[in-house]
Amino acid sequence: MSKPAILVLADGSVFHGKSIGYDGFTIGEVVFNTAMTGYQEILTDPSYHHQIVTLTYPHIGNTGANDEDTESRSVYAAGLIIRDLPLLHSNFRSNISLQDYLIKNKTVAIADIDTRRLTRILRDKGAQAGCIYVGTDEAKALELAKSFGSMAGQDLAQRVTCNELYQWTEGEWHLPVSNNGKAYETQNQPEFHVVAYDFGVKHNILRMLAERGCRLTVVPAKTSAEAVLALNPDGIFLSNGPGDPEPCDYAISAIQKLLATKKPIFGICLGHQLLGLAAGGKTKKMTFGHHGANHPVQDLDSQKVLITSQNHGFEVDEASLPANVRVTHRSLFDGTVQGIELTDQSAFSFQGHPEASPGPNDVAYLFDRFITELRKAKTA
Ligand SMILES: NC(=O)CC[C@H](N)C(=O)O
Repeated sequence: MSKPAILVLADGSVFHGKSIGYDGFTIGEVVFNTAMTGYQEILTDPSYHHQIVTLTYPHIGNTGANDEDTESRSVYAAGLIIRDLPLLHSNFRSNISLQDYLIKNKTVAIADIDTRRLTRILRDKGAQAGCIYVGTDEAKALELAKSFGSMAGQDLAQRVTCNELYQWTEGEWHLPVSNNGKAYETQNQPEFHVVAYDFGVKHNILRMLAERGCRLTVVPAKTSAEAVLALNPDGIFLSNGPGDPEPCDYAISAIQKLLATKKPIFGICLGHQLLGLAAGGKTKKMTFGHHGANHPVQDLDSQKVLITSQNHGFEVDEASLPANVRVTHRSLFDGTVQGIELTDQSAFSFQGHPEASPGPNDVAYLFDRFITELRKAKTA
């Protein structure tokens, strides 16, 4: 039998439901994600560290979970909030139910709550601190929710980064599963060496770079520019990650030094925000951010509308950008900056998630663009 659980927001809103995960409580910033599926990739995206995710799609768990659809080594989301957990799950790749997966990963989660009411509160008031509490003590849950504070000012990249550098060779996922029984193929003949800063990197980014001919050395968030250059890379990648980009001063100054070498640089999400800061711009907290797998973004050069995967609560402030930074992509939801490039060297970035996982592949062409830039620089 499921135990009763409550969700309490810092504004005092209370929701009653049932526990579908680990016993106990969790606190974090409550955000809503509009993806219809991809819950396992969402839960394991390190960018969700200290965030409790509510999924607006009402049925979550239909396809169970498996050992492959993870974006990192473990669940990073602080908790999960859903409307309905189906009684049965079914998929040929599933080997565990969502509920058992949550329990195994010690993730506190609640179901049977009105996620539409919750989402309306978050849209009107903005993302706010909350607590999922297995039990019924509302006063205690409110006190815990309030103790979280704000995501603004929190440097979480250094908490989720790797301890030591490592090599990555695994390419993209393919069906049917290959002869050796592995869905991911190792890429053996790389054309370029890319150093990837791990601020909380999602594995599919590394897979897409490896698939396109990159040998990857993944380095911890606080690696100096000098140490990166000593690895003699053809280009540098700046990963996604949790928290506020502004306090990551170590990364911002390293990126400034790397920009000075004119080596090609590509950034995604937190990496995009850090590139904007290193170039002299500013970032700011959004009201409720963008989280989903169905957000329209326009490529301002081709005029094409792309359906994108999104997960961010901060944005690059367009008004703060210096003259050598051009806006290349814009959100069609709210007009905010979704992509930038430096006009005087090869450095560009995207605010959403071109690697999808979950979501559509409309923006995958940015990986190809990075490869073109690496090739140009190598043959110059
Ligand atoms: N996915 C990400 O890299 C998120 C970037 C940053 N933590 C934000 O919330 O805006």
